[in-house]
Amino acid sequence: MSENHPHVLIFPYPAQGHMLPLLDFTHQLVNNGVAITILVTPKNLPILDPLLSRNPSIKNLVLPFPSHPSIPAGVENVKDLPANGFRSMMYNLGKLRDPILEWFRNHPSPPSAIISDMFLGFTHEIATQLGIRRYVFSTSGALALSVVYSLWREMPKRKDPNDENENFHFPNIPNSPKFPFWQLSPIYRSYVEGDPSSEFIRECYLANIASHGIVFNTFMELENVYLDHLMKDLGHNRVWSVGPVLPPGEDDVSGQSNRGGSSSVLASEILAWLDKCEDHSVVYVCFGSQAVLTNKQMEELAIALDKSGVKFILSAKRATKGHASNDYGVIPSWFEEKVAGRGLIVRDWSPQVLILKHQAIGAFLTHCGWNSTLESLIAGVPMLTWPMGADQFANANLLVDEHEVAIRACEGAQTVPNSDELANLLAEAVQGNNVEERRLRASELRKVAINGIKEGGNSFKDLAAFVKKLREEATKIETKFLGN
Ligand SMILES: O=c1ccn([C@@H]2O[C@H](COP(=O)(O)OP(=O)(O)O[C@H]3O[C@H](CO)[C@@H](O)[C@H](O)[C@H]3O)[C@@H](O)[C@H]2O)c(=O)[nH]1
Repeated sequence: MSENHPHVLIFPYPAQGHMLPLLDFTHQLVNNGVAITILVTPKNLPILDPLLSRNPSIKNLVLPFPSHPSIPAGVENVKDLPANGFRSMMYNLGKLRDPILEWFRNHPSPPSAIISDMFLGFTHEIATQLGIRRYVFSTSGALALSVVYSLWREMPKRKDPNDENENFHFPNIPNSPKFPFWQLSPIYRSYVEGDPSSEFIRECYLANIASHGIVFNTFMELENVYLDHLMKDLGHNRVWSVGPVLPPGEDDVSGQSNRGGSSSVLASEILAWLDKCEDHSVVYVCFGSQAVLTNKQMEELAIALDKSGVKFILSAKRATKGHASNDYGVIPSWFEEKVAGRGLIVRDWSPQVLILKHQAIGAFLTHCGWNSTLESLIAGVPMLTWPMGADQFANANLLVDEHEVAIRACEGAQTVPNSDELANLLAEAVQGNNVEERRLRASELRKVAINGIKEGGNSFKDLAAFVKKLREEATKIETKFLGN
């Protein structure tokens, strides 16, 4: 550790939608002179390869994955678990507390701060014990996190425990958002008073609120009012928005083609196919790294894509080990042949960032995961929203109601869309009456986002201010250490 190169422990949560942005942010920290140790369990080590090959100075801390009765042996990342795997993974990783403390105590020059994912709130207590700071890295936006913080602090309950549609209001948050119960965070909805893992998760959220500061993958112009709200709510201004954090070398096709996974169709083939399409004519369809459509949903989506007549790329995950039945992830057998030439099907994983940046893409049918949202915005691509869970309903509202860069297509993880309606929306998204206006607004937000991360922009300045803060902390700790 030194004043110029503060040493920081980075601890990402093992899910693609969480690791990718924190690893991209880690790359930026290294570029700004921060020395990094990054904590993973063995099976997640290969995900670090692109980061480590670009930044050989980064050190790893590999700790054994603790066992858990509901996580199959050999699984260490929630991408291999169904959606409800998030809770068990959060609880399980809490068992790394003692090994982390031991590692710190035996390290000759230990980190002077911890930056960890918002799902790893227990690291706040570790930092407190060690006399250092813990910073939350929020992979969600500021609106979504404001709602989640409010929930865990206030613990509102339904008046009628069987009413899934009961509305929950958040009058203290700007624009007074409200959501029916079923759209609230599933982690919150599954809280059971007195249950050890529920109580652990609640403590983690309260520890997030108590942590020294938050780094957001968002940008000021997108969420200004919610960032201001959080600062008031937390009672301090240690809130930095540094996004959108982009993957390093984002234009390098070979480097990006395997970002987070490997694609069933080569990136170069996908781009060559897009090259033959007219500008803004293709709808890209993808629901992130976790969601797997039910067979019924997939069938209606396939019918809709067929009926719509639009060109498209469909990126569709198959069922994982954790799915108990065969009712997930199957594409109807007639589909591929019927749409040949007009649609491209990519199984399991697609090079999303590269696809979205192609000028042939005209719209993105998305579940509104926060990374997909930002990747679409930075590419200037308007969206069709189909939020399914987590923070996605709040994200969809932000895109549709506040920034008017998206139209609603469907809602809910189990909802089966009507194929006629969806076909019309798909066509409207690339050929409809208001498409130019939406595209204009999306391209304006794109400009703002890009200017924000350039020298002098708001996100650029927040990154510099955060690194300065890390340096000051490191100096204080060093001085204390020398003084003892
Ligand atoms: O075929 C694919 C699928 C995904 N991705 C990438 O994987 C990430 C997916 O992240 P996101 O869009 O945020 O979706 P999820 O994987 O569902 O992310 C989880 O984590 C996010 C961050 O907290 C939340 O906003 C989401 O609601 C939550 O489901 C993005 O970078 C995508 O580019 C690909 O590159 N190819």
